[in-house]
Amino acid sequence: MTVLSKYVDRIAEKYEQCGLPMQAFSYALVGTALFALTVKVTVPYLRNAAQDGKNEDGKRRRDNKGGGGGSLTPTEIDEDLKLAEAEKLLVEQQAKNQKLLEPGLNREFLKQLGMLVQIMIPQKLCYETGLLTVHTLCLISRTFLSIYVAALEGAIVKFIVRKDVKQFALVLLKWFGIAIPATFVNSMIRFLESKLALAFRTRLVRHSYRLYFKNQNYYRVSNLDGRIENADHRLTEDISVFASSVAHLYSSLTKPCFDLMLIGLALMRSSQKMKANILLGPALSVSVIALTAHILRIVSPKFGQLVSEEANRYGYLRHIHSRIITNAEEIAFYGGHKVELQQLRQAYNRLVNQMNSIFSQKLWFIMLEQFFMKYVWSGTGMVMVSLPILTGAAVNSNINSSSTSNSNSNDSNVSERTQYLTTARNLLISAADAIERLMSSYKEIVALAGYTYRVAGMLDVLEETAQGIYSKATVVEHNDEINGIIEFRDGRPIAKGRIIYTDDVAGQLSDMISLRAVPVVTPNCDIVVPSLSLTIEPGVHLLITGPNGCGKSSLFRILSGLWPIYAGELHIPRPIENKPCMFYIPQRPYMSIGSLCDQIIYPDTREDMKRKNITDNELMDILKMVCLEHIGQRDGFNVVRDWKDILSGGEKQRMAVARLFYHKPRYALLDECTSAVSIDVESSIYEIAKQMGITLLTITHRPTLWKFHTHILEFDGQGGWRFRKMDHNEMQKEQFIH
Ligand SMILES: Nc1ncnc2c1ncn2[C@@H]1O[C@H](COP(=O)(O)OP(=O)(O)OP(=O)(O)O)[C@@H](O)[C@H]1O
Repeated sequence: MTVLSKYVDRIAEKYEQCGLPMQAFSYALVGTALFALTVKVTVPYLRNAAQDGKNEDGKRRRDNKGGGGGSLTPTEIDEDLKLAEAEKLLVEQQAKNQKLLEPGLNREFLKQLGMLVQIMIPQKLCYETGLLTVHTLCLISRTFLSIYVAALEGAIVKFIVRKDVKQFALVLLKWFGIAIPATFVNSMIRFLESKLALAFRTRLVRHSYRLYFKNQNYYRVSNLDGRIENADHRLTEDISVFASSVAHLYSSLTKPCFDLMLIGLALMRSSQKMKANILLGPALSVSVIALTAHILRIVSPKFGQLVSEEANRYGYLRHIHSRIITNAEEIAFYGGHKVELQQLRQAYNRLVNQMNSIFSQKLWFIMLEQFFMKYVWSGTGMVMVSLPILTGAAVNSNINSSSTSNSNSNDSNVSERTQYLTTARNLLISAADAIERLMSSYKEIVALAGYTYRVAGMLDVLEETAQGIYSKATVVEHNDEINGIIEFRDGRPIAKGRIIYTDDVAGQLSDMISLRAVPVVTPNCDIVVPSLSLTIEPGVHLLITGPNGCGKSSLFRILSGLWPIYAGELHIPRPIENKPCMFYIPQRPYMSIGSLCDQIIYPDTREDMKRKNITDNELMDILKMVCLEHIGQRDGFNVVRDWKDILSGGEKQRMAVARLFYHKPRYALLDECTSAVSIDVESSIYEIAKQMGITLLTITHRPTLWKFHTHILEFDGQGGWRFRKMDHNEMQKEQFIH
C-alpha cells in the first residue's frame, strides 16, 4: 500500500509539473476506481440478461422447429433440447432448495444450535463443562497478562526516557519473567480448544451413530427418504467441522469480550490519571465501531448459505468417488471410465465454481473490512489516545505552570506522558485486535450457521425416519388418495397399515406369517401390487415367481419391515434377541470386515457365538454342508481377510447359506441366493435347510428348485397374483425339463 501511494504521489507530482493540477489527478483516480467498481457490479447482471436472451432465443428456435423456420441441424436441436431439459431440472431443484429454510443468522439457527449444544453438553456437571471452565479461566488470565505486559512496556519506555538504568533493568527482568506464564497460557488456550472440539465431536458422533442405527435408519435414510444425499459426509466431515467451529467460536467470542471489558477499564483508569474526560474516548470509539459494524453487516455476503452449498457439492464429489471404488470391477469390465471421469469432473467443477464464487465475494468484503479495521479504527485510536493529552487538565496545568516550574519536573511530566502513550497504544492495539476478532467472528458465526443447518438437519431427518416419517420426491401426483390405497397428508404418504406380532393375538405364540390386504408400494409411491393376502405357516415352503420388477423382492422388504405398510395388516412372529425369526439372503451377499468365523456368524459377534456354545468344529461342519471346508482348512477361522475380493461369486453365495445354517431361523427369505451355485450343491443345500426345519420362501427362476416347495405365489407383473398349493406334477417340474 505504502509503495503504491508513493508511486501515485510521484506520478501526481510529475503531472503537476506538466501543468495538470494535483486535484484533477485525484479526481481522475477516484473516477477510474468508481468506474471499475460499477463494471464489477453490473457485468454479472448484463451477462445474466444476455444468457436469458440466449435461452429465449433457443426456445424460440425450438418452437420454430415445427414450422421449419430454424436453421439448426437436428443434432444441434437435440443438444439444445437436452441442455434446456437439464437446466430446467437444475432450476427446479434450486427453487425447491430455496424454498427450504436458508441457513443464516436467524431464530431457526439459534434453535438448532441450542438443540446441538444440549447434545454436546448434556449436564451442568460433565467433562465438557469442566473443560469449558478451565478454558474460560485461561482466557481471563490471558487478558490480565496482556494488560500487565502493556503496563510493563509503558514503564520500560518511561525509564528509558528518564535514563534510569537500574529501574529499566528491573522492569525488563519482570517483563521476561511474565513471558513464561503468558506463553504457557497461550499454548494452553489452543490445547483446550482442540480438546473441547474433540469432546463436542465425540458427543455428537455418539448421538448421531445411535440414531443412524436405530430402526434400520441407515437403510431408510438412503432408500426411503430423499432429504439426505450423503449421510456419510454429514456423519464425518460436517460434524467434525461443526464441533471445531463451535469450540473456536467460544474462544474467539469470549476472549475479545473479556479483552474489551478489561482493556476499556484500564484505558479509563489511565485517562483518569491524566485528569482527562474518561467518557469522550470510549464514546467516540463505540460510535465508530457500531457504525462500521452495521455497514459490514449490511454488505456481508450470505456466507452460511455459500458454505452449506459448498459442503453439499463436496459431499457429492466424495459420493461419486466412493461409487467408483465400490463398483470398480463392473466399471472396468464395461470400460465405463469415460462416463465416470466425466461425472467426476462435473462434480469437481461444480465444487470449484462454488469456491470461486465464495472467493470473489470474499475479495470485496475483506477489502472493506480491512479498510475499516486497519485505517478507520487506527485513526479513531489515535484520536482516543491523544484526547487525554490534548484535553487533559494535567497538560493545561503543565503549560500554564511551565514558566515557573523547573526543568526536572518537566522531564518527569514528559516521561509520564510517554509512559501513558506507550501503555495506551499497546492496550489500544490489543483492543483493536479484539474487535477485529469479534467482527471476523461474525463471518464464522454465519459459516457455523451453514454447518449447524447440515448437522441439525441430519439429526431431524434421522429422528423422523426412525419414526417412519419420510419425505421423498415421488413421481406420482399427490392426489389425496391413489386408487384408495395410499393416503397423503401434507404431501407425505401415511403408512396406515399395521404390523401385528402373532403372540399379541390371544396371548398365544404362533409362528404364522400372514398378510391381509397389504399393498406392495415402492418408496416412490408406485403401487406394484394393490392388495396381497396370504398365510404362510411353518412347513409351507413357498416358491415366488413372476417377471422382473413384479414385486418379488419388495414382498421380502415388507416382511422384513424395511418398507412401510400403507394399508392392511401384517402378522409376523415377534423377533427374539439372538434367535432371528426370518433370515434374508440376497443374490449379492454382503461380506463383513473380519475373519472367516465372522463371516459365518454374521450378524452375531464372537461373544454371541460363545454364549450359544458353538465351537469351531461346528463351524467346520457348517462349511462342509455348503462345500466350503477347503477355505476353512486353508485360511483357518481367525485370519482377517478381504472376503469380498477373495471369494468367488458362487463361494460368497455359499458363505451366505452357511450363515443360514448357523442361525437356523424359522423362515428363510431366499432371493435368488443360489443363482451362481452349481445345481448339485444347490439341491443339497435346500435338502439340508428343510431337514433343519427351516421354512423356505424362495424367489428363483430355476425350475430345479421347484421340488423343494409346497406352495407357489405367482405375480403377473400387472399387479395381479395367485397363491396356491403346488400339484404333484409341478413339484416334479425338473424331471419334465430334463
Ligand atoms: N428403493 C426403491 N425405490 C423405488 N422403487 C423401487 C425400489 N426398489 C425397487 N423398486 C421398484 O419396485 C418394483 C419392484 O421391484 P422388485 O425389486 O420387487 O422386483 P423383483 O420382482 O424382485 O424383480 P427381479 O426379478 O428383477 O429381481 C420395480 O419396479 C422397482 O423399480
